[in-house]
Amino acid sequence: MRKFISFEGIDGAGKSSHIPWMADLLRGAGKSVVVSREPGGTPLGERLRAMLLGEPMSIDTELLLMTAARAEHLAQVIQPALDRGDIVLCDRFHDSSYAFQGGGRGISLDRLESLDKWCGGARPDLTFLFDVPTAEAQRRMDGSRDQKDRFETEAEGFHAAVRRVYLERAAAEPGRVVVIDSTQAIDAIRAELSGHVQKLVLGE
Ligand SMILES: Nc1ncnc2c1ncn2[C@@H]1O[C@H](COP(=O)(O)OP(=O)(O)OP(=O)(O)O)[C@@H](O)[C@H]1O
Ligand SMILES: Cc1cn([C@H]2C[C@H](O)[C@@H](COP(=O)(O)O)O2)c(=O)[nH]c1=O
Repeated sequence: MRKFISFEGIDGAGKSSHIPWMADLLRGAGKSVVVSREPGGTPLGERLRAMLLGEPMSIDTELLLMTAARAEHLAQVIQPALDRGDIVLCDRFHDSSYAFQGGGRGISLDRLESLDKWCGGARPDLTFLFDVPTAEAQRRMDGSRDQKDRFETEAEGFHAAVRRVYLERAAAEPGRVVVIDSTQAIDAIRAELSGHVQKLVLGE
């Protein structure tokens, strides 16, 4: 049974809408579920999130703060929840660093991998990658955001590079990453997710 589940995608891909829905589905099946997010998920991590999304900073600082927030999140929330036997639904995890800081910002794979290892190399058992063309994600953000953050205001080329790295990682790890066509209607996506949850998480 897969217990540590992450949700990934370019900004505006439509992943976050499905997380509370999946938590309800799992709770309805009698499971204990912890819902969290990165950057964030702890009091310190949420303060780091406000800085990361709002304040200008160098790309190295950005990666180091993302990693610091993850170390705290793992120690305070994720590992204790997994030790209790809970299911963890996490809005973004390590793939975001490879996609955004690697693809988007151009930080080397060596540097990303060494920080990843330094952080314990923790891996979700299952990742849902919500894939959508950048133009559609942009339309969705335009329709739903009063204000855009530091990542959401990046140019189209940034988001295209992030998407490319996500898809490369999904192709390299097909046993972990399930790609969801997020251009589908929300109900169709939920029907597909529900099938994956029955098979991969609830083991039915
Ligand atoms: N399948 C869909 N079809 C049409 N609109 C959608 C779909 N999924 C989500 N949306 C809408 O797109 C907007 C962005 O969705 P959401 O906030 O879930 O994206 P996200 O991937 O979590 O973005 P971010 O990572 O930037 O927070 C919301 O208004 C949401 O209702
Ligand atoms: C974990 C993580 C996140 N990011 C970026 C990706 C998003 O633009 C924001 C988080 O905002 P969301 O509305 O919660 O999606 O942070 C990143 O660049 N690197 C990371 O490791």
